[in-house]
Amino acid sequence: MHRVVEQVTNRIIERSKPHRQSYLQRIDEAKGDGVFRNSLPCPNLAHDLAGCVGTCRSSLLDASVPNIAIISAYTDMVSAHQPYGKYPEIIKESVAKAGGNAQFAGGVPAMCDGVTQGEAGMDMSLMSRDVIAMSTVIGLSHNVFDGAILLGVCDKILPGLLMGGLQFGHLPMILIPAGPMTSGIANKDKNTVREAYAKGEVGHAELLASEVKAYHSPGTCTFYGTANSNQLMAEMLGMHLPGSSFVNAGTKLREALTRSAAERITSLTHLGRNYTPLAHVISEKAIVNAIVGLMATGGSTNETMHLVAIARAAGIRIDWNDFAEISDITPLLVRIYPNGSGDINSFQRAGGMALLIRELLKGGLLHEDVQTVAGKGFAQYTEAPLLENGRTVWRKGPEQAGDSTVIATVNKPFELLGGIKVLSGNLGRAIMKISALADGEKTFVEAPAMVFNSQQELEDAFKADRLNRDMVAVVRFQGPRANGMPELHKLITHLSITMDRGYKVGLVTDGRLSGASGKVPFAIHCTPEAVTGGLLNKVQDGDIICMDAHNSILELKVNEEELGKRQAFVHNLDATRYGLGRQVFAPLRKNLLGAEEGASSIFTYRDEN
Ligand SMILES: O=C(O)[C@H](O)[C@@H](O)[C@H](O)[C@H](O)COP(=O)(O)O
Repeated sequence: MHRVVEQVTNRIIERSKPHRQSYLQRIDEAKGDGVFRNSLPCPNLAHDLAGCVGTCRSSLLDASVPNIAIISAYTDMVSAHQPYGKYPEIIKESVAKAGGNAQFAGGVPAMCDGVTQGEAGMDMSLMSRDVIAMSTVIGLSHNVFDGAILLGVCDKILPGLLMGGLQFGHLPMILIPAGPMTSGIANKDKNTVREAYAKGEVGHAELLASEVKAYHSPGTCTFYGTANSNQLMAEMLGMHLPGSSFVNAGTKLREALTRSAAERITSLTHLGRNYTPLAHVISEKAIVNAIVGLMATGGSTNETMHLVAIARAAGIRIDWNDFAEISDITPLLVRIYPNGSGDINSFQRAGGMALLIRELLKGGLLHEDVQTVAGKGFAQYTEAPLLENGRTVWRKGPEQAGDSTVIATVNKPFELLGGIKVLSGNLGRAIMKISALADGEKTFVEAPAMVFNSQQELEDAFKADRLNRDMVAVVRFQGPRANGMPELHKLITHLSITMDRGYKVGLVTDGRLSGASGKVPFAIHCTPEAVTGGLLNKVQDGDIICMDAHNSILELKVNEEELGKRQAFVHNLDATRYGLGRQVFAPLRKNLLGAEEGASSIFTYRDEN
């Protein structure tokens, strides 16, 4: 085992001890005897039975039959989730075959960040994760379930499902993905058309024609953004059956995997001999495995908040130093967009999760001795699923990449470092993604600041040709408490064009970026955010800012005396706090923790979890 992985793991265990212990104690207390529904008074149980059709009633009256909850984020609005429409029937059938009963316990909301990118809806996107966590809790709160299946793929949804699910960590749970769509036009080509449109070289019709070729059918988007990073993370956590993450939507193998997962969860309840509560799967070691996987692949920067929040829901405390130290010793093994030209389907063809995990285990970078939904030990995740006689079977996975430009070996990685760097300095702490920067030089930017208080201001400056210069764009008042921390992905097009014109360009913001961003050097999630007193609120146009990934520095080069004289800039946020329903999120927004603490509101009830 790599010494640093071991050290970071031990540090996490030590730091988490009181929280983890009390979490596990509560889980133990919640375990119960026999089927949970039997603890309900008769009238209450009758209410549960009233909705039964088919064999459901007789099953629920049999005290030996486990009842499995289905929590689903099905919606037609999110292409990755559209296939979930058909899942409940498949799951009910498969759980019944395995001797259990499944009930659809609740739907959770699901927002498409692609639809809302750069629009007002995006201001609610991160907060929707907390709503999803709370909705998951409500679904499970009927307390008639012995296990649960979580259906969710995309950005805030999968993290929210886990955060909610972990409040019921005494139940076994499994995540079932819906799979990626097949590849449309390449993500790079899609961006070329976007840039041409921004420069006025092509019109709306050409732009739309290109976009619909990229986003063309049900399934997860093909780039390695947050949704696919979530899938990788879930598999590294041991929450998927081996190799389920990236099997295309709508295929026979996809359906067989769904059936296998439904059967599997039925066998993991406290009523059987393989009791595997969620709380034991999401362990300190599993969290470290997930960090390693994300760093080795250049995963979405959003996971530096989501994983913190998921861990915290399990009583485990991680911070960005854990990410930084692991990133520094984890070789980059995968190159797919935005870190390369292939996509998630290229990754799957090149050997996918089985090969990646094989390499990481070989390098001593993963904990093998973890509990997973597939059983004990992570080595089984080097196997890949196949279809045989209509059923899933697992066979030894590939030992070599089908395409060595997509998956590298630990002995000859693409880069010696993993995906991110954590920058620190007088501006606070921030995340920089280095895996997608075209050449090493871009990891250092020192240039005069151009300050913007919204994405729109930056777009206006671009349109007025004011961006044509070396600069560090400061886009502030975009943090959790300001406006819910939207992704600022749209402005990447303008900054990319400026960079391609030969100017030195960087971005510093307390907001987020899409997992699909990466071309422009950025320091994001800057904490503390401007609205809670971060130094970002004193930056002025022309101040020199230094972003230096090599030395992990984020520095506003203005002396203390001058800064002492400056008044913090106050920005009126009304425009981003009202309209399209954003006003009802005020109580939640007010309680969001900082980015490094997971930017969630659900942990403020007491400082124990
Ligand atoms: O974090 C993410 O991965 C994004 O939020 C992603 O879910 C969103 O759909 C992008 O906006 C699409 O990326 P493009 O706009 O580059 O196609």
